[in-house]
Amino acid sequence: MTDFVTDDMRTRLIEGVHAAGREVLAIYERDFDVESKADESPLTEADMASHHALVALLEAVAPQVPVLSEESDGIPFAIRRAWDRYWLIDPLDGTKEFINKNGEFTLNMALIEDGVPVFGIVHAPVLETTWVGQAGQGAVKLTNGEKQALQVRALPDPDVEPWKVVGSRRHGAESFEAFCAALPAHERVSMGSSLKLCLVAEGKADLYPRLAPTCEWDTAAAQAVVTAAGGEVLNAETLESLRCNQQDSVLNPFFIVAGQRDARWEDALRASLER
Ligand SMILES: Nc1ncnc2c1ncn2[C@@H]1O[C@H](COP(=O)(O)O)[C@@H](OP(=O)(O)O)[C@H]1O
Ligand SMILES: [Mg+2]
Repeated sequence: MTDFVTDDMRTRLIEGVHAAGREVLAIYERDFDVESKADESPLTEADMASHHALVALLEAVAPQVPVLSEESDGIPFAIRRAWDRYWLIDPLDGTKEFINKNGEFTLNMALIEDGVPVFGIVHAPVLETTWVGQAGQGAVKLTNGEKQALQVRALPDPDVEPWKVVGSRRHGAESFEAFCAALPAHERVSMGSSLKLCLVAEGKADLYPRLAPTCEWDTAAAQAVVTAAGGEVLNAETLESLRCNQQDSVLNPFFIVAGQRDARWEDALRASLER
């Protein structure tokens, strides 16, 4: 439950994220340069255009709340640890999908309170779709002016209907295979970016095991959507909910996104981690 984001603020934020998405789309549709960051990951003009647009939006809408962005200079934990509320943004998640032009990239904005993502907007400009989640208020999907309430689905009986498991297009293929090998009947789907978590929020996937590195900004906004839709984003080892801003590193632990807990996937997860 968060009282900080009012109806008016939510509307302004969604409109602002859509405006940033239009800037990103304009770059997507023409030629653009690709640079390499210090960690060898790619960076485009679109990452920076989105970063500047989202930071300006947040400074206009909620100037008293600090912002941490994937594309801002790192802010030391000695400062961040005092933040009981901050914005966490990934201006362009799925940069490799953006470069490959498959449309599976997102703009991500989360509000973190006491380490918990309590509000999130995930926007996919090419798909013309936005997912919004807010603790205590539920999750919705916005497409072409239509609003649909979201709810994770109950795990089906796998002998009747296979579970749906979503994985990255690029990361952690081996551990994903090991996890799937220990599951009952299931189907797999690959997807880029935070869209994977949104699939679970929509009830279109049951599980997203991420047994490979990500950073807090990759997952926070979509975690707010999943949890508002009734699902969970859990540390793969402890099965506790992921929290942001608990340590110096912004790396997430390996995690699993689930609509519902179940001993069968928990056993499969344990088996794949013990390999
Ligand atoms: N070694 C690593 N360390 C931290 N994060 C990593 C990583 N390898 C991949 N990622 C994260 O995984 C995200 C992409 O995941 P996926 O391929 O499943 O969509 C990237 O988001 P960005 O595109 O925002 O850089 C990146 O942040
Ligand atoms: Mg990212």
